Amino acid sequence: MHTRGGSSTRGQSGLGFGSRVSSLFLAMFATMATIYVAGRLWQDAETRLRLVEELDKITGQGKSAVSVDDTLKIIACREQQKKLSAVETELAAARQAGFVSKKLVEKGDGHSKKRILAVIGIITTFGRKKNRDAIRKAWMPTGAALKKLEDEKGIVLQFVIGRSPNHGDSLDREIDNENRQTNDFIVLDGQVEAIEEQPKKSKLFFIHAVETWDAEFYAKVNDDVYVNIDALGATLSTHLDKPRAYIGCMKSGEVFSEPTQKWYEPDWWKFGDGKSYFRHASGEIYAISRALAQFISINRSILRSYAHDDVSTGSWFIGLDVKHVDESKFCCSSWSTGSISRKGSLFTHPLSVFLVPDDRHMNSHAMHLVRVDPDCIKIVKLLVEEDECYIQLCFVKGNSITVQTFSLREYEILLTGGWFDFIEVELGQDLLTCTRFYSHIAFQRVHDGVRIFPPVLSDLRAAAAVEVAKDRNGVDQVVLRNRRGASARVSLHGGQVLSWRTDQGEELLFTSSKAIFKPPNPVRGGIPICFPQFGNRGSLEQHGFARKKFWVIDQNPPPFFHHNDFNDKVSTDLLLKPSEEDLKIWPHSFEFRLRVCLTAEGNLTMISRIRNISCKPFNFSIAFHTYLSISDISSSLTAIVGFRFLGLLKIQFYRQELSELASSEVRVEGLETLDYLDNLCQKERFTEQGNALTFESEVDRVYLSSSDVVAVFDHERKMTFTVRKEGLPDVVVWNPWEKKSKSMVDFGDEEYKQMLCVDGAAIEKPITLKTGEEWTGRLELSGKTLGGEATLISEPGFDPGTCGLWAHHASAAPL
Ligand SMILES: O=P(O)(O)OC[C@H]1O[C@@H](O)[C@H](O)[C@@H](O)[C@@H]1O
Repeated sequence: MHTRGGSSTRGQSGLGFGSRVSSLFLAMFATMATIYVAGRLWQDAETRLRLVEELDKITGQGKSAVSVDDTLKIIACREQQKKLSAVETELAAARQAGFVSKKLVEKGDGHSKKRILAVIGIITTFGRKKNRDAIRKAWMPTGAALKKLEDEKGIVLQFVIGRSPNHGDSLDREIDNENRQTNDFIVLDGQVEAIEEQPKKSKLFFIHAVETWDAEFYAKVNDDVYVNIDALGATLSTHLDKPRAYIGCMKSGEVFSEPTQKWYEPDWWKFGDGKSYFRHASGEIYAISRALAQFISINRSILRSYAHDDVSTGSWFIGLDVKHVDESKFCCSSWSTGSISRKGSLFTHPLSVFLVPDDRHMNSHAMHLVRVDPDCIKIVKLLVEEDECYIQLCFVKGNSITVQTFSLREYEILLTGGWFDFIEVELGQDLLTCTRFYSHIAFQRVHDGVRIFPPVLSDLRAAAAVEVAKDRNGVDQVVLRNRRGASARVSLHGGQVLSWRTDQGEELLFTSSKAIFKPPNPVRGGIPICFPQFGNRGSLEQHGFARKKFWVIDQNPPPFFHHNDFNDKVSTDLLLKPSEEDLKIWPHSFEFRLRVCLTAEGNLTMISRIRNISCKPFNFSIAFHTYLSISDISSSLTAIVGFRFLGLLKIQFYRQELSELASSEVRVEGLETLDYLDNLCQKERFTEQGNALTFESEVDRVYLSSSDVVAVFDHERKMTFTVRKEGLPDVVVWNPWEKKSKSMVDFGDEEYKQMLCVDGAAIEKPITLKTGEEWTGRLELSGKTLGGEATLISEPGFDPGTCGLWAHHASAAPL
């Protein structure tokens, strides 16, 4: 059996040797190939797939012979599938964006979902709930009406906000709570709400919107703009035929290269000698068609941002086949020369609020706010008669047109406290255009022959100057003006700074409308100096006597420590020495030298040098009682926030609490976790618990041993005050709030809303000077509007050159 069988086998083997060898070879080859293929798993999937196919062909055994085939094929298929879908997505997007030849565009994209007309994102941020509420009341439907707007008119309207830098903190929670009630937010998780991050926000909004809604247009609106939704919808519809439309109030305009300028562009040098921007739509409101939104979404990682969001958007479309539609109805200031009719205009600026004297208090300059839509304003005129200057406003009040004329005095008040939008002022044949800088108007001369009325129309390029002028009571005041036109005014009465204005003429210090300018009492406002005692912490009168005394100008002050800096700043040195009378109540002879200085950047610096020139040591406390002018610490005034035409001559005004009208968030940073003495609780010591100090009632505290920099953020005014100090360890924070305001004769009942005192001070540990010793303290204030905002923490120490110390500077140095 065995032999037979063997022979039989042999017989077969004789026939099949070649095939056995070949099978063996193939099996070995298959095994080696398997090892080889397995060893190359890391290779590109396509290569691997080909290998397997080749192997299949050679072995003829395919799947069963090579055990990793299935795996390899599956991997390869998956990767191919991924690539294919990515290519399909990009192709579809490019096709929709019109970037693919028409021949390649398939008929119909298979989408059955109805495309809406527009997604409008209202860009907002923390601390602006009142703006949002004003918008909700004035022009944005809420609740079911918002859904109806989407269903019936195809318009999605949402506020757009990012997340707090401290993700999940109270700021985020507040927005989430608000959204739970209103359901009208797009919260961009990838966006941090910080000034420097703002330009990216529009980009993220467009990406989010185009990925969420299929719309013809995507529009961005600021949260201080009044929009007529129907008119906006109608206007957008007229541009449906343009596949890649970029619609807005087109401009190019100057690129600002100075950090102190409001619209400063750090990349200004990229714009060549002409320093003008490429064409872009003004940021208040603009719209882009779907194709462009998709373009942004696809190219998100390579699209960079400039300092301002509108410029950034314009830059993304450079060199593309994009239709720039200059739509005048999107212009915030579309008033043509000689006419200020805004008929057909899509929106008005809700900050077009005129401050007018309250009828009942015409002479006391008490103010109330009247919100006037520029559609209702017929004309604004600057009138000149003899040496008097008047401004005349014609506006609608109720259903009637009212004309009001204000003399220069009121006019100045309008300038310092008012919120103006763009206006044109006629002066005979000449025309002055006027630009809003938050609460200030700066004039540009268009024609020659226009008279200049200081301080309103002062030449901003005037040389730096120090002038001495008399106030209405005959008291000398030193007026400092730097080259850019920033100014400060210091009275010899009390050595008190009474005014500090930016180069745009914006007043940064508060002065009460009820202030009494008659000595001896200090003026309620500005920066009174509390010396040698703070408050009632001692036997002297409240806040010591220095603020009531007459100081003298030192005509030969010691030179600046840093000579090179001298040219770019203006300063005055005032001196105070005790009178016989003073020595009776405080028997210490001293010399107090106060150098008030305005830097080239417009910062206000106060350097104090106090020297003991008596025969025995003395102690003193000191505070620079700085009344900062702020927008509104808490509001309760009524104002008209919007209107609606109900028919010819019939206008419905929306009134509401001012608290709902404007963001009032004012906060102080730099005092966190510090101990403070609470003057409202018998000077008891507490520890600050909050992140930043905000206000909802009377505050009267001395924060102890603070860092050298404290900042006050005023969101409504878009202003950051920075207080930098040396030798002044403590910080006083004071706001009298409602009840105390009413008890002060030289303070308006409601004025606590417009001020906040933040003083650099040395109080808890009085300063001791031995005979001949000298103490130096220094305070530097800066006020920057959005865009040039100061950073607070980790500030380096003072640059001693900013407003030089004295050449003989020596702290506590003997005579
Ligand atoms: O009315 P005066 O004397 O100028 O003082 C104003 C306020 O100044 C603050 O610094 C004090 O802490 C307050 O207690 C005081 O009311």
